[in-house]
Amino acid sequence: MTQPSTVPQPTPSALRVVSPLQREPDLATAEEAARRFLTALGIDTDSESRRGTPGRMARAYAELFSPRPFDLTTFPNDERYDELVLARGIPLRSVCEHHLLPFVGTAHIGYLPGQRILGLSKLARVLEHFACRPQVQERLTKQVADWLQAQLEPKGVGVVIQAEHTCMTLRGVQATGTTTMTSTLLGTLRTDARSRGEFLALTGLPG
Ligand SMILES: Nc1nc2c(ncn2[C@@H]2O[C@H](COP(=O)(O)OP(=O)(O)OP(=O)(O)O)[C@@H](O)[C@H]2O)c(=O)[nH]1
Ligand SMILES: [Zn+2]
Repeated sequence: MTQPSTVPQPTPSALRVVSPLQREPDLATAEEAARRFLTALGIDTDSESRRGTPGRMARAYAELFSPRPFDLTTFPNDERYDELVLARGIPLRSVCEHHLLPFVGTAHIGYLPGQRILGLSKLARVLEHFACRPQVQERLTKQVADWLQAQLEPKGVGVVIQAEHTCMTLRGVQATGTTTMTSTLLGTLRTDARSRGEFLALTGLPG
């Protein structure tokens, strides 16, 4: 009979992270406002197929601005792992705060561990937490990096985001296909050329 493993398991620790919204969305008021908004633009909402549109708009924006709560689970870095941990190509969707139109793309988020390592999925969850609100890409990039640095206290953090802003590609200047890159590097990834070069190489970006 197999004996139970006596190898000590790392002790997880978790911080509950919840939506920053101060209160529940008032969907009825948002729906009425959406109906008036569409009517003001000359868009009829009386037909059978559009009758539900104001309500869908209200629920859609409420969803885009409501990040899912999660546990920021970390584990002791018992093996003293001291190389980069990088999640590459995390899908990103957010909403630009100037036009309330989506911007979509990918993020690469990495860190150099200190005392603790992070549950891998949490890198994508932290991104969602800060993306689910009216945003600008620069702030989003910096918020993810600063927050990970404060919570995890790693030796360094790197965040690179590449996104298409539909307010720039579908309307206005209509610069189809343009993507915008932003990055924040903290700690060793900022100060040490070798670490920075390694991070950028693993993200596929030119150093
Ligand atoms: N820095 C930054 N600007 C953004 C972001 N998202 C949208 N914008 C820009 O916000 C600016 C708003 O400029 P305005 O001149 O007030 O708006 P607008 O007349 O609709 O501008 P156009 O898009 O040029 O037609 C635009 O240049 C957008 O491209 C972002 O994440 N970061
Ligand atoms: Zn915009």
